[in-house]
Amino acid sequence: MSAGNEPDRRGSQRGARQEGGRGRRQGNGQTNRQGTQRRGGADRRPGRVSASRLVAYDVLRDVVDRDAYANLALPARIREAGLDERDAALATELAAGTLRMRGRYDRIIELASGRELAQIDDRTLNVLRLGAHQLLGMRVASHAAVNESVELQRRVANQNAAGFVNGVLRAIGRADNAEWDDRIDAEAARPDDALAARASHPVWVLRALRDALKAEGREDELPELLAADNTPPRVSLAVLPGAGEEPSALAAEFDALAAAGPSPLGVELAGGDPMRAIRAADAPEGLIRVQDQGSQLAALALTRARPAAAGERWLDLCAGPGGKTAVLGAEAIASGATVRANEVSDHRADLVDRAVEGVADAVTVVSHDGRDDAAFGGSAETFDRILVDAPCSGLGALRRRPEARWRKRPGDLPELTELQGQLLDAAAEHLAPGGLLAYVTCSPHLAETRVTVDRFLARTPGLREVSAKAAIAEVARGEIDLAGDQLSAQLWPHRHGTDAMFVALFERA
Ligand SMILES: C[S@@+](CC[C@H](N)C(=O)[O-])C[C@H]1O[C@@H](n2cnc3c(N)ncnc32)[C@H](O)[C@@H]1O
Repeated sequence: MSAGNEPDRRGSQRGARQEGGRGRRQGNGQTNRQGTQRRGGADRRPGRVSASRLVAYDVLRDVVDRDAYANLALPARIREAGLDERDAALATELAAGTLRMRGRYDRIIELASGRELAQIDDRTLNVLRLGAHQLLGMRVASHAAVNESVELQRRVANQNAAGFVNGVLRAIGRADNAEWDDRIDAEAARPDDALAARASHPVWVLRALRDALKAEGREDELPELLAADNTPPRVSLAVLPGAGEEPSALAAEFDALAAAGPSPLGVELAGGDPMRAIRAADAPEGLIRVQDQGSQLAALALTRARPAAAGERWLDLCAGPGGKTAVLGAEAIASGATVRANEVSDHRADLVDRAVEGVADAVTVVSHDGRDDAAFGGSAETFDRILVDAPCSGLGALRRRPEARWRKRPGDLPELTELQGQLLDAAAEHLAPGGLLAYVTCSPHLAETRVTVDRFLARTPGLREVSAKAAIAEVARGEIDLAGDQLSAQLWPHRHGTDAMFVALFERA
């Protein structure tokens, strides 16, 4: 969308903005942060700034400077400003796109300004980031991107730096993305610094992703993976058994849906509001749901690795918010099994309760630490299938949360991998003879995947790894390219269109 054609949205915002109403005169004769008129100063009345840009700026402040989550801050700010659908879409692209590509824009801002980021005030930096995204990531005419950014600067940040913003953005607009790539390369201390800046990933994340691809002999796919992380995913729905309709029949009924993607339960939404599509399909509560197809496959790898017998007992050890529990529940009803779903957090256990409404007959939800026997119903309780969908770094879902990659730290990993190992140990204690255990993470980081699995196998007698690759290939829709010679399966955004879910399967002798 070209913001150059946007109407002036001044005055169209209904809600009060957190940092004060725009241009309201204050008692001391000065205006608040969004006004520009100062007693005795030149009349520097602000020009046009679209409401979408103001909302995007506020979201950046919330997320970058105040640690808010973009998926909560965006809808809240859009609601508060009373944006219509078109402006809301523009604000979303501005804010989410800027947050996602922040690493790249920050490097370009440094190169264009000749200053280090630490030398630029936070508010001005956010204005520059938004401007850079309009110039390099959207098809906004450069005069509109620069002029609106300068006006935004006058409204929300230091007026005296308006000339600086103008100069830096003009410099950014003088080169295209390919030329900026060349400059980033030329000025980088190490090749990984250049690649990380170009693809807007922290260097340590880039290296972890490369290591995981290398373990499959697919290191050459790294650029594709980084690009996929920078592309918002299409919405996928899961059409669960019991929904009353097969995915292909449902897709044939609704233009917005296509039976596409690797999960046999999956349909993809071409655009629009997923909840509207779900309501229109009119299935029992929760049996058509928004769910990444990697998550669907991970749950099916456990339920369909071999036929389930009536009366089997299944356990979901880390269930919140309940997406995979719903799949397990629907599969359990189809085969006469039952599911115990455990989640340590009370609040998230409530979410599981809600997620399994449509399959509640088969599912019992409890809340305990998964390392305690109570999570299993007692020390002697055993289960035929156990899912450990462990807490992890979430490096496999970077495309979903634009700010997430900047929040993670390598130092988070030791605590997570220790917990993953303890949850696996507890699950192994409660696995019935002949039972199946699935270990799943939404992370391809080797420390959370193969290293955790190999250590678990080494210390757990009586357990053998079985092929998650075979289980997934068996259930997947069409051929699925699962690389490497490990028994575990790693899904990828660039190769499978899913989050980077890891699945390993174990059997008790
Ligand atoms: C990756 S999420 C699970 C996602 C879920 N299976 C789904 O598909 O919706 C991991 C969950 O483990 C929970 N968790 C963290 N520590 C736990 C523990 N010690 N015992 C049980 N659950 C735990 C977290 O609260 C989080 O809800």
